[in-house]
Amino acid sequence: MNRILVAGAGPVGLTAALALARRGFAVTVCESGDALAAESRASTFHPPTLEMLDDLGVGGELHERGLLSPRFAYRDRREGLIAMLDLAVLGDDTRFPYRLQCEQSKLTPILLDHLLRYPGCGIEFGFHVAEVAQDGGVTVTSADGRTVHGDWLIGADGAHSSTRRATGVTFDGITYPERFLVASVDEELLDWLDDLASVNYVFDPVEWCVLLRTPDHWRVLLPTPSETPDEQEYERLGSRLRGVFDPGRPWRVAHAGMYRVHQRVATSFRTGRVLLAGDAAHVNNPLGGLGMNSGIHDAVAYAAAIATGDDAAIWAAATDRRRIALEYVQSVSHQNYERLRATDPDARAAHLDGLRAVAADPARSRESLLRSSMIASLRPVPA
Ligand SMILES: O=C(O)CCc1cccc(O)c1
Repeated sequence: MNRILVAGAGPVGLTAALALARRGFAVTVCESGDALAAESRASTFHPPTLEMLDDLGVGGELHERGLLSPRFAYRDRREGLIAMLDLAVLGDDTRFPYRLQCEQSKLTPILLDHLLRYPGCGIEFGFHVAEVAQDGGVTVTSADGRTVHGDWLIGADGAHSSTRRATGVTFDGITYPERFLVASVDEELLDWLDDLASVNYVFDPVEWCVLLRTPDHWRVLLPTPSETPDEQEYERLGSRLRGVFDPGRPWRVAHAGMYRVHQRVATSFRTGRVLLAGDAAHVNNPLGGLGMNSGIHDAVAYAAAIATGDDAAIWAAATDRRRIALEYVQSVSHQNYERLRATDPDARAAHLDGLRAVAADPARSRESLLRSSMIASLRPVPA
């Protein structure tokens, strides 16, 4: 039995592992943590990702844990609701015409549980990738001296990927000037505004934001200056949240975190018998929910290519996934960011009018949703 190594037990690594296990490969997953990560940034599953996970046999369990969200909204802080887009118009394009809101940390235990049902498949926790040697196959050595050997290594070990570093691949791109502060709140925002969708992009030239619902919490994303002390930002969070809506009492914040946001793509997704996937290969801002989804698409494409045993097919998959990262994921996520924060009044007004027109026309809605749902990044779509 051929063995494939996967670095990283996040949603991307475990999807790759399960897709390979189902194709008859033995798989060893090397995870640096002592358990699956509980923290969760990504929380939206787009239709093609739901198709892929369903094909892997985990769609039912994921749906049990998530919120079906057929609609998402564009709002303006001053003008209120601008446009509500309904993925139901994609009914002929996908068997899942909605987003599923669900924290990624709810998916990973399901994937691992399925993986461990396959003979020869397992996970090594506490395995920090220290060395990657290519010797016909790939031998990976951990910081504490363990070694594993396989035919291929898929590096899905995150933005700070040890696999990427070990193969010497550079990670070019930019860092945004502001940090993103995400507050999870113990409030039911629908008690205050009943025209909210599960995901709401709120335009504002001074302080744009995103309001999104997960099974556990509503989350509020606020752009935050780069250099201010963290304590100062957490102290003023309450007043910033009241600026979003004022319920006449303090918001209850369950937890909050701040992070820097990058747009970067690895110079190559393949080095010899090592493939990079997910955040190890490309990172982008979270606007549009493209990061985890495109990583899962990488994983499924790599598993299919490895199963062919054809080196040219594996090169083609790595090249194609890099093209999609550059031409689609980087470009759409950056455009989402620029539009939310646009300051020019004419450009803002034209964009909001454009969104109203799209929402009012089912054919234009479908065209726009084929792109934002990522379907158009993966397959040709009939007119
Ligand atoms: O656009 C989306 O669907 C996700 C946006 C987002 C923003 C901030 C945090 C987060 O978990 C998701």
